Amino acid sequence: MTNIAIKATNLNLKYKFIRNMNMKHEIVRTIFGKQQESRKKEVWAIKDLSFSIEGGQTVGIIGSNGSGKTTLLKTIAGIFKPDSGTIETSTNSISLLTLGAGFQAELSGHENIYINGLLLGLSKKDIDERIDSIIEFSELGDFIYNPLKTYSSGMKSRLAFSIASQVEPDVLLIDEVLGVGDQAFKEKSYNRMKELINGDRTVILVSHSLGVVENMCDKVLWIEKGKFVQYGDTKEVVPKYREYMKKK
Ligand SMILES: Nc1ncnc2c1ncn2[C@@H]1O[C@H](COP(=O)(O)OP(=O)(O)OP(=O)(O)O)[C@@H](O)[C@H]1O
Repeated sequence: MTNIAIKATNLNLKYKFIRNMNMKHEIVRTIFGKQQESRKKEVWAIKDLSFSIEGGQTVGIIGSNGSGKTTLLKTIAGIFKPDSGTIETSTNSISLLTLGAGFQAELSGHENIYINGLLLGLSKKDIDERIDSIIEFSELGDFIYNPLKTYSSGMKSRLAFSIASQVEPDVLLIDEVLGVGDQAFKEKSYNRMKELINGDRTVILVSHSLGVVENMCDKVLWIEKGKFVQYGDTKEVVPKYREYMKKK
């Protein structure tokens, strides 16, 4: 794979779940003798998707609600295994930047930095080295020693972003994490994201904010209902997507 960081070939992924039959369904079935619908359902979230992403590029994934963007990101991260097709990656250093995984309400912000940091793939030593800058970035001051349950949701988001943005893998996957906290913190986190994106790192960014995609991404992958629509330069793909959304 010459300078190809991620190559997806004929990816397919389905969710399987059991439909909940509640009391209302049961009564309707008893009175009207309706045949019981199958309780097992399947949703194909990704259908026959193929694409390649060059190393060092920042690529946005766009598409309507439910088009499969988050599922695709989790598949690239290795959290989901495709039902068929393959994902090849040129590095093992891939992280999905998620906010607040494993946060514990009873523990202090300080203790949560360790739990969340370890879950994001940092070592204890990495966290020891970064803890001062995490606390400083979060602007929580002495609040960092209070239990998380006493934080406002904005404070929790700020702490979560401050930890997550310390992870610096070769391939960074980002799912709509920009824009947490108040206006000043939003700007700060946007700038931090820009720092993470600059340089040699390959970044894949899922966002509904076309402004952010236009600002940050070299290329864009557009998917609808799990299927490939277009992959190309941001300047070409985003206007077509805007037109499509207007007509929808
Ligand atoms: N845990 C799940 N169980 C069953 N179906 C799911 C599950 N998660 C997602 N889906 C379905 O898979 C499809 C793709 O969902 P996904 O969350 O990947 O889309 P998305 O493009 O990220 O959506 P959004 O823009 O609304 O965040 C949708 O039809 C959704 O209903």
